[in-house]
Amino acid sequence: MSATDPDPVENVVATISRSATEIRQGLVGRRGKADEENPSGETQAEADVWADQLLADRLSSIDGVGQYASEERSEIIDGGDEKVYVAVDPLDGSSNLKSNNTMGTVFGIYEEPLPAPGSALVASGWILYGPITTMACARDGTVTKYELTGGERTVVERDVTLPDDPLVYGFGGRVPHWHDEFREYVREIESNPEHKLRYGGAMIGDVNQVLTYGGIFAYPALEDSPRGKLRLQFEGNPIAHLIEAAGGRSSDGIQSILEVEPEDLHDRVPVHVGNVDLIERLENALE
Ligand SMILES: O=P(O)(O)OC[C@H]1O[C@](O)(COP(=O)(O)O)[C@@H](O)[C@@H]1O
Ligand SMILES: [Mg+2]
Ligand SMILES: [Mg+2]
Repeated sequence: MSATDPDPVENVVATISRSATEIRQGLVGRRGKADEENPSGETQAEADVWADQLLADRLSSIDGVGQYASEERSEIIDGGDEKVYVAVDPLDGSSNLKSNNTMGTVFGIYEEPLPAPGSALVASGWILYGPITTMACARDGTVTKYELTGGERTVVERDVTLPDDPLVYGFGGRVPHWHDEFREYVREIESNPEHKLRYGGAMIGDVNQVLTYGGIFAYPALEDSPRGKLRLQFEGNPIAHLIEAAGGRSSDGIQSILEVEPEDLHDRVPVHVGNVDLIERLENALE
């Protein structure tokens, strides 16, 4: 299928995957701060603002895209017809630009106007700017991994599933701000000699390790931030949709993240994703 495919979902995925190489190149020279705050009150990087504008221009002009929304802008951009509604985290982990560590781009394609619950997602995915640029994409209940080079998308694995034996774990938020129940759960995970810590400060880098090796990633509720840090529309829902399509589970601590009803476009949500057994144990621990 090409980027001019009449299927708007395919067209959005093709446009994001073609743009990824450009976004990666455009990071050079844009590693500074932008002197602006995003709607979550975080200082934006120059690259956050630039990548958001690039994706806004391209995605909102696709036939069938009714809305473009992003972590980096307060208001939704209305597109033409209304078939799908796109929510994007243009650069996930952009604070890693300073140290030149992993970052990503996250997208969710919803069949309901935003803000929408994750159960309205028809496709989701992420680009990972690692040593090479890769994409993981979930659609119709299956996950496909690609390598991206110069605008080309090459399948490297179809029907991707989480490995059965979990290997990696990564938990965000300052440890003194974790709730006691969560801290005890982490101790239990750490005490398993099969498990290894992996935390890189970019959700997509850490979640992609969970997809590759099995395990758990969480950015939990904190004592000073009851809804954690990550945003439901742009981060929590897309990774929950993809990890569930890969046979894993997601939870806000009580239920699948995909069941959380949004109240506001920029709502935050406690995020826990990974192998089914680890998420079930987490929900039991937080009960
Ligand atoms: O610096 P902390 O508290 O570990 O937070 C890291 C988390 O924040 C994020 O960077 C937030 O994403 P953005 O960079 O898109 O705001 C996640 O990627 C990551 O998991
Ligand atoms: Mg992010
Ligand atoms: Mg971001």
